Amino acid sequence: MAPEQKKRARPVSKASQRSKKRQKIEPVKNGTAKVGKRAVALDALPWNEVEMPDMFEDAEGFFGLEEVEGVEVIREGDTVKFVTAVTQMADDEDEFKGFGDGDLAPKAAEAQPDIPDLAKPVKEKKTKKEKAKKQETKEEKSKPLDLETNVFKALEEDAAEEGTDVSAWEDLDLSPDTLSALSKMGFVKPTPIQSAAIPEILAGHDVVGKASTGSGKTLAFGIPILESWIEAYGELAEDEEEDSRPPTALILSPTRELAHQLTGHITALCKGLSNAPYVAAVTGGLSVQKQQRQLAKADIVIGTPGRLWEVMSGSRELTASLREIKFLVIDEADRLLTEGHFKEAEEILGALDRQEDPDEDEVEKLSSRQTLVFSATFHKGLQQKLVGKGKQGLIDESESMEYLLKKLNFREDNPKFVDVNPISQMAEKLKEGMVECAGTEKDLYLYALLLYHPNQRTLIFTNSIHSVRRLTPMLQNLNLPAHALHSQMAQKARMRSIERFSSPKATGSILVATDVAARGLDIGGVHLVIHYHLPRAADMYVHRSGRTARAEASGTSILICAPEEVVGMRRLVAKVHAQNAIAGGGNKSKYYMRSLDMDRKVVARLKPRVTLAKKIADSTLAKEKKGHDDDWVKNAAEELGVDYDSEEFEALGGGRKGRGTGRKLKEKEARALTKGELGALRGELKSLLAQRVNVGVSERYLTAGTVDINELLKGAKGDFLGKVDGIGMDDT
Ligand SMILES: Nc1ncnc2c1ncn2[C@@H]1O[C@H](COP(=O)(O)OP(=O)(O)OP(=O)(O)O)[C@@H](O)[C@H]1O
Repeated sequence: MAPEQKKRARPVSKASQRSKKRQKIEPVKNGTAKVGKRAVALDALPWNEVEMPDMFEDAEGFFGLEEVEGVEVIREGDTVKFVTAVTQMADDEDEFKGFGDGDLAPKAAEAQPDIPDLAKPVKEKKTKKEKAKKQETKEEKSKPLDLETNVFKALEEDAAEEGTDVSAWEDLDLSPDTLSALSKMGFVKPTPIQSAAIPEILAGHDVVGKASTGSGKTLAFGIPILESWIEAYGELAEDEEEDSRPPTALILSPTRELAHQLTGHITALCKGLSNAPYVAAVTGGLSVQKQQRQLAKADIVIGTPGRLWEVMSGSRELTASLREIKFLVIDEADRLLTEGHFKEAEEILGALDRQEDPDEDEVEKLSSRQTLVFSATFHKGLQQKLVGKGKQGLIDESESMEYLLKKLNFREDNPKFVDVNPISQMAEKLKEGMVECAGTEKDLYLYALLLYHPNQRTLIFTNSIHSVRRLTPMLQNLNLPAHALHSQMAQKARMRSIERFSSPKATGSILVATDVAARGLDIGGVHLVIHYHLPRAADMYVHRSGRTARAEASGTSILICAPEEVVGMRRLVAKVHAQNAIAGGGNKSKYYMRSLDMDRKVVARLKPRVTLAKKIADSTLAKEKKGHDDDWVKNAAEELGVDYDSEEFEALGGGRKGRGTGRKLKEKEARALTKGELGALRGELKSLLAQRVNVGVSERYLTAGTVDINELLKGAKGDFLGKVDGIGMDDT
């Protein structure tokens, strides 16, 4: 509960000021969207030096070549004009370009692989750009009238082509800049959570928002943050020093990937603005110094608690400026407030509210902060506690949660609870099913499922890092484009995996991941989610399955269950659906997850491939692991000043005995395969993969030489030869 004096200090008239200001402005509709194209003088164009390939470094005649992006050359009779299509941002590099493994540029919201110029002084770049801008303005002033006329004609034509009609957003009373940005994103209308949450946030309330996965929660808080920034700095920013203003918002995210995705999403929203807030991501795995530099001028800070706290605790100025934020957002709140992040979240919240030198002004600043809490699921009790109605007895975990909630320091006694979809946390167009198989056959059934869904972007969830490490190379050996994602990978490798998985060209890519990918990740075109290991809790089932069927698309979620897991899993899924049914006034006992029908004969035919692929992957992994173990022990031995002999060490039981001996033996066996043996296995697998898997075409028919290929391939799917039935899902 917020203290009394804070509530009094709340600025009351903001919302009304806002609407007064807006009454004067016409909302953007089709045909009038703001487009950043204009005619410019030749030397006002943002020339870039061309990166010289090494082979040309000494070549004569290549020096001084320059290129300009986003410029159209228009020829009118004998005159050539340059029209720049570059939309002006706070900085050119603010555009989100996806994850990559290059050195990430500070202005690139962490997400630009191809900007290796971190060392370049940012200010210098900006100055250059500012100069260009000034020159541009000068140029515009002295331009002959007919040029202006031409430009505006061009603008109108372009707008008619590019702008999406955003009149459905009108009721939300957004600024023309935001409407123009939404128009450029092609978002015709707000999603239900956006329609419900945005007005409450704009009216100055604290909001707890709940809506199903993939329903647009990011912009439900992103748009009001942008509105607030535009209102405060939209017109002033050009005259003001970037780093003289405090950040507008701090958004906390439980995972690095989600933090980068939020950064990308909000940056994309701001992309079309002539004057945009600077969005910075602060996550582990990337250089602290870099992030400190970005933070110094950030308007919207998006971070994971661990790294953010690390950076905050090292900088009093940063902490002081973050105390002035207008919005604190807790995304995926139920995870962020309870799992593993407790300590840092507590420190951050404490630091945000600490008053080192309390005076009237400080109280004013603290009280003006709005707290926004979003998730698709909320742990039992969290929802009640968030809206100030929790009265039941507390167990350990919820006690700590309760404590953190108090620390959130809502400005209102009861924040607005916005639950736009109380009937279901699951996406509407999600199909669910389970496949039963022996525990030892999960790999085989996984492969079969992938072949039954050829060329579909698929996310496979496991409960252990070891399984990700094992399954990824196994699938790669089977010629499937699989990528790994888990928390022990280096950050750049994590980003690379996501980038490759989500690349628009790689529509059939596969990501094998731990639950680090379960929440919030918004990757377009994920058709299938496979739970190789079962989710440990109902909410995790919701979040994992929510990686597909997003933003009104359809998708499928399939659990691979060992017989002993079936009952427990049915109960868990029924629980999720029962909650939905109760909320909707339906019958609790109705949901029974369907078992999918996989032809066991077809699956059996895939076994030789999988056995070989597994053997090769296990051997490679065991050899790598041995290398790592050896390095570790060798280093430790060196530090202790003792001799190390790997064989001797192993003879002694590897330093440990008992637990895991079976696995160790298997690893030893896998390691024992020679290069030649491995090569032979690879050859065998290659020839198997070169043939289609014959499912039901008689050998006699094939050898008789009277094969009607068309008939044979009828109903064939990818790797299969002969007709393959679906597995019981409508669209498979
Ligand atoms: N108004 C809109 N119209 C169309 N698409 C939208 C709109 N708002 C958001 N989207 C798109 O919907 C997708 C899902 O949005 P978002 O990631 O915010 O979902 P979410 O509710 O946060 O999901 P999760 O609970 O899984 O984190 C994104 O690709 C986003 O670009």
